[in-house]
Amino acid sequence: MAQITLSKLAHSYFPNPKSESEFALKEMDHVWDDGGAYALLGSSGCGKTTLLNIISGLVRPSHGRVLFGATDMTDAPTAERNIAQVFQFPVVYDTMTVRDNLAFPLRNRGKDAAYVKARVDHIAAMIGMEARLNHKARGLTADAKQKISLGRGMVREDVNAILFDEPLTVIDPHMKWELRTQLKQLHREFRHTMIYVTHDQTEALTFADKVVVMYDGRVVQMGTPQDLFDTPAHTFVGYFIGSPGMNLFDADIAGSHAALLGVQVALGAAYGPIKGRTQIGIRPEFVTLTAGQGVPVRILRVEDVGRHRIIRAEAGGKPLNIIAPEGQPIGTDLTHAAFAPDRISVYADDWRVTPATATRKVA
Ligand SMILES: Nc1ncnc2c1ncn2[C@@H]1O[C@H](COP(=O)(O)OP(=O)(O)OP(=O)(O)O)[C@@H](O)[C@H]1O
Repeated sequence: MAQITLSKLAHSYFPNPKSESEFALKEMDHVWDDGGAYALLGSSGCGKTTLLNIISGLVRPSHGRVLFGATDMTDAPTAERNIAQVFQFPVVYDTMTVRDNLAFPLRNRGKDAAYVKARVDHIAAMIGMEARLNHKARGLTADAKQKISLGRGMVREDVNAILFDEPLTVIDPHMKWELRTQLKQLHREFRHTMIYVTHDQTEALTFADKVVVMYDGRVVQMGTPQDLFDTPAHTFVGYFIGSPGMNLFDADIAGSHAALLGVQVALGAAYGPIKGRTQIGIRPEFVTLTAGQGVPVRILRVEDVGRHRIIRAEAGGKPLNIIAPEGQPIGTDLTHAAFAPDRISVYADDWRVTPATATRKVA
């Protein structure tokens, strides 16, 4: 297993890129810890697969280097990297049995028969295929074949990393949850470095210790699920993580207050001068409806989603979502919204601004 370092890494699929927009990956420097469980999250086309394929060696980066530990692997072929990769759609040998498919990576590396059997039985139990070990893969459903692909990706104990590229797309919803739990379990047991690509935040947040959020060819934040919730480093993280995502408003900041819709909104910290487009962000969980305190709002509708309610409102013509406890009456006197000062983030050109001084302790 190895720590993976991306050093000044960038990639363009164009032979002579002329502008930044021609780069699928913009320059990045990142270290992926040995044994970490990472989820790579972002919307379609942001560069997740490109990054994964660069790590596994399927794509050679046009700029920068990839290191495993201290060894430069930029030009090493896939086979030398000792990486297992599971793709979105099943890759199985139809004419082989399930057992032979799972055993393939081990036999290929000359492991002895007793070890192969024990390991295959263990993995088969994990993916729920024990009863079908002697069946040919041909004729199995796409779902079952994908479980074999997952199993084959996990069967070797000696890999540097296991990469999963949206592996549960073809798996039915109930099994998805179960397999995700199994992957997590496997990670705890073997501490392989795992990188799991998805555009589904639930999948990312349940699988990973660290979530890596990509936007437009950049890693905009690498942090724990809690970090992404508490202090989104970029407005995209605020908006993309959370259900609903963070509310964002253009505002003028002066010291420890933001001027928003003619109201002075208290911030949990003081800020120095800010350049660029200035926004404040507040998660729906930290907005409270009031009878006059805060910014004026208009309630559009209330959605009951079980444990709480989502209030869809607008403030100054912009959408504002509020999460309210179940059972709390929403009377016509509730005409304003107050923001918890400690929970407000300030953004300049979409990047979070570090406060000059904290005026209150963040809980
Ligand atoms: N082989 C290729 N040749 C040219 N452009 C490519 C190639 N593969 C990807 N791209 C482009 O690079 C950008 C990043 O694509 P990539 O597949 O890495 O994104 P992604 O985040 O994995 O998307 P998705 O979730 O849809 O799979 C996109 O603009 C895509 O069109």
